[in-house]
Amino acid sequence: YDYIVVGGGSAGSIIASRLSENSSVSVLVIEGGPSHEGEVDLTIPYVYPRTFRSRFDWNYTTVPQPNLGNRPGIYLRGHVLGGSSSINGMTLNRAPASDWDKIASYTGDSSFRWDAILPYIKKNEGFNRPPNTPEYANTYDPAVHGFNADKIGNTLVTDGNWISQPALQAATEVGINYVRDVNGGLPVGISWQQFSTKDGSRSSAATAYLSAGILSSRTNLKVLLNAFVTRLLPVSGTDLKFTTVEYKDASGNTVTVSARREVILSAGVMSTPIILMRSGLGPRAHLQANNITTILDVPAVGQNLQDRCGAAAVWSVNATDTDDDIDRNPAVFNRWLNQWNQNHTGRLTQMSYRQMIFGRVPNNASIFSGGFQDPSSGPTCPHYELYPANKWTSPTTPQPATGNFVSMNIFVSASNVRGTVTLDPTNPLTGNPVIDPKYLSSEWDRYVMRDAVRTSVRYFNAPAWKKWNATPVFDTAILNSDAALDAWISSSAFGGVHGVGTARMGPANSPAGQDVVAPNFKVKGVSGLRIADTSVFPFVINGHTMGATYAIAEKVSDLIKSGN
Ligand SMILES: Cc1cc2nc3c(=O)[nH]c(=O)nc-3n(C[C@H](O)[C@H](O)[C@H](O)COP(=O)(O)OP(=O)(O)OC[C@H]3O[C@@H](n4cnc5c(N)ncnc54)[C@H](O)[C@@H]3O)c2cc1C
Repeated sequence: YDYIVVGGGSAGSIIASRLSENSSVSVLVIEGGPSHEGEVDLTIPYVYPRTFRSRFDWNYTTVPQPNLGNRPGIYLRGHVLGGSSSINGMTLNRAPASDWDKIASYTGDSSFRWDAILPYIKKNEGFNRPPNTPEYANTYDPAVHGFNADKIGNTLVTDGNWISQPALQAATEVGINYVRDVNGGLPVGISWQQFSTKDGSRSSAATAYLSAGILSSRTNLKVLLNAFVTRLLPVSGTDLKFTTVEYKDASGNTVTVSARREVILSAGVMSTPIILMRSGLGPRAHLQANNITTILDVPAVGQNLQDRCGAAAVWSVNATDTDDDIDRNPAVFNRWLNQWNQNHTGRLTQMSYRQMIFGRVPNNASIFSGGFQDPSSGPTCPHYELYPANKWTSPTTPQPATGNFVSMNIFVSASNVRGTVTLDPTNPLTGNPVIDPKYLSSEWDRYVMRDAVRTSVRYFNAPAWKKWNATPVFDTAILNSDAALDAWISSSAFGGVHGVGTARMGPANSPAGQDVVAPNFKVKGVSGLRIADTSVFPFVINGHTMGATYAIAEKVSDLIKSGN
């Protein structure tokens, strides 16, 4: 093979598909999980949580998190073709423009600026216009979307559910501005949700880029499934040319395969650093402790993990049309399932969120006194994200058997915490990564979370919710002191799914070790190897990560195709 792509996930599927558009090059994808084809839990959008802790998930767990009541968290990652894009929540979101500009500034490469990255964002998008009715006037900006019908679908929420009216009105009442398009680069405010769906079904990197049709029509593209990559090997006699891949096939046999040109490592934020470390590319002391010979001391591998910690607060409402009964009453679920089976319409075509709010801690907040530097990418970058849901969403308290609810899902966005991913000392060669995101371990992250919870309470206290009698199901006395609020957060918060940074990109001339890859995605200090997945983002993405990952996958494909 000319190119071997390790991991057929969100980035890997796109890269393999794009490279194999040239029929004169051959491409192999080595994917640890099974195929996505024909799997109903990967197809019906609403049921996506069924994939958690299933054979489509790598079943990772974090180490106990002191600021989450010492609870370990599950860390979901897709173990299937399409990777996490095959099991995720489908919120299609890009990083704000200022995040891209910050990446450009950090790497010294202006081709990461928002204006330069937007064509790559559009390239993989098949935006589905909403109905041409007054309700959806001014709900999106066509100028920032791609309309490539064969690529990844992006669908605006369009079901007219009751919650949209109070959700939007309450925002106006508490001073949250309306944003026409969450994906226009300036997301702070309230906007309509966009989901990566198409014709009522999930649209993923696999459905769009490695569909059965594409795979059967390209003899130069091969996908190996259920093959677990253990490490990369340097070609002997070369200057650290890492073009050989070692994997265990479905029967457990160890096999090696080499690329004539390059290996592209796209195993995701947890596996990419682990594969590098097993290959002798990582922090020397850690490799030594795990009896792995260091080939290149790269201290940044597995460091700089940034993620977005979440929590959910719940209010009871007197509305009857919430999604609660879909989750707890099989008859209601089956009614919607029948509808979905008939024509792919109805409640199961999307999740329980219609709007999303990106917010900022006020400029005069006490945290900024004393010279504290705002870690966000600038004044138009969110510090936190909120999305109201028309059902009970708290994962830390069970859904009651009766009643109707709305919830606020709350995420710290512009985190300044950096965690780690390291080898399992009991089984460095095939064990799961040891994941320590260090959630809420900085005063800044805790401050943002408190501010976001208080904003949520203000929001559901707004007059728009009075008609629905929105009543918190938690004791609002927690708001009276930071200590009480921290205690509630500690017991309610949960880990994120938007990890980045474990093989981060840096300037072309920064030392190998400080950063792992150069702006052309090549691994510093070795040859024949690039990394392209969420692990390369140098900072947390202030939004959901899938869209940003798609954009860099398109960009790296172009770089490789043009010989750069
Ligand atoms: C449950 C969940 C919900 C999420 N919700 C959203 C959302 O709503 N919106 C959003 O934007 N983002 C969401 N995300 C995050 C987003 O999906 C990911 O950040 C992004 O898809 C990661 O892309 P990636 O290419 O880096 O990794 P992945 O897509 O995870 O791809 C990595 C691939 O490598 C394979 N692999 C890993 N290790 C090996 C190995 N050793 N050998 C062989 N193959 C291997 C995996 O099986 C996988 O296919 C969610 C993620 C999860 C898990």
